[in-house]
Amino acid sequence: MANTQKSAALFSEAQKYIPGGVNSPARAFQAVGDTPRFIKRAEAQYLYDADDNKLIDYIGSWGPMILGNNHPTVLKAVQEVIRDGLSFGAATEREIYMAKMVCEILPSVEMVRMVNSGTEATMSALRAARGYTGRNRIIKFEGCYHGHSDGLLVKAGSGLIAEGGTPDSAGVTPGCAQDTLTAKYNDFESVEKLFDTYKGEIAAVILEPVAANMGVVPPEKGFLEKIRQICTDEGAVLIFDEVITGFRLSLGGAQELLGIKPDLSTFGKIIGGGMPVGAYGGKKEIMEVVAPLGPVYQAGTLSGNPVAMAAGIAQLTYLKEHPQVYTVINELGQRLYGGLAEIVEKAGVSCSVNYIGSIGTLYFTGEKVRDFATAKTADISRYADYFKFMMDKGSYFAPAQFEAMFLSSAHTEGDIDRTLESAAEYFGV
Ligand SMILES: Cc1ncc(COP(=O)(O)O)c(C=O)c1O
Ligand SMILES: N[C@H](C=O)CCC(=O)O
Repeated sequence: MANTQKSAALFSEAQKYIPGGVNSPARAFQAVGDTPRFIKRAEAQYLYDADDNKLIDYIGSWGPMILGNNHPTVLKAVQEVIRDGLSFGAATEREIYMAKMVCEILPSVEMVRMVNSGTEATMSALRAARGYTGRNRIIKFEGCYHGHSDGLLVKAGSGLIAEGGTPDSAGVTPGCAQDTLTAKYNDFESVEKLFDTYKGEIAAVILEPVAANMGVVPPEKGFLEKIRQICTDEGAVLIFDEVITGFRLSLGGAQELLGIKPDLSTFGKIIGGGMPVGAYGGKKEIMEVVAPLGPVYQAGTLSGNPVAMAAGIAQLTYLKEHPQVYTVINELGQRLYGGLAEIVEKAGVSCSVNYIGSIGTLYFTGEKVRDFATAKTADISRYADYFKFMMDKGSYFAPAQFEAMFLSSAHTEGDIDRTLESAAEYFGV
């Protein structure tokens, strides 16, 4: 068994001062009944914990580290920019460069506003959509997670699918959530029904074009196309939350890969290179409602922060100049997730694997996972057992069944094979 004494001691200390000992519930390991590892250093595809255990990192900070941890290009950009000051609360040239690059990469984005997190990005995009349409109601999908703003904590995925926990957060007033309608992922009829019932009242439909917060659930053929069409027909704003998929499924994200143009998009994670960043952008006529140009207020002391911009620009520029990154991570994805699928099939266990490119989830259910209901058929205690075994063998997987695993271009076939050997040992094949 790996020695985790220091992590355990740090966790005890942390719990005295930080709720649950962590600054975000998803990293608490509560969903797998374990003690979180405290990380002291990360390099390329590895994490090093407080007890000096070396772990193959299949989380990548929940997505941002597409080039691996501490990538020299990103690191150099940060080291250079900090000499000039950490924050000015004033406009900088780098923000133009970032905005221009995002608009060039994504044809659907004509204007973009930088914020500090994915939560801010989705919250602000919805406000802009409401300001633009003059309507109040929005549709989100069961099991999709868009951060922790009040109106979006309704049937949300990620840390909210806490077994035994509340599906919706306490502290959210009914008033905040009353305009949030929920539809079923991969079920267009459920969307159509809401549009029928609330004719002329829907400001926006927000979804993860590839869901990754109830584990990974790709959209079925025609699902996104039909949603695009109904939004156009009904005058609702289609928002793709690409906080995970943006710049990961392809340089132009899920919208490029799947060939669908949303009206607004939200980004986070990769766009900040590991710094706290989010962004929302899209059609000019919608973005022009945002202050100071229009009546929709949205602001941020640290928005467009020079250090965050430098890290994000460096990472996006690298991705733009090295398209082979996508070939590498997708091939690694095929090797890892395809390999896991072969192992569970050989073992004859009730498991299924969903993946697309470099993100994937092994579900402990024999059902084909296509929505929130089928995802929730997974046996979380079996996942917890598997997670602990894999962690002990040095593979840092998602510490919850309903999350994605992430690959980077720093991973090697050797890493994947080592992980697959551990999985094969676990499943006894
Ligand atoms: C799809 C999606 N949207 C929004 C968010 C919220 O981003 P953040 O955690 O940066 O607030 C996340 C992740 O947390 C996410 O996965
Ligand atoms: N599922 C979340 C991100 O995509 C997990 C990250 C967090 O909330 O800390």
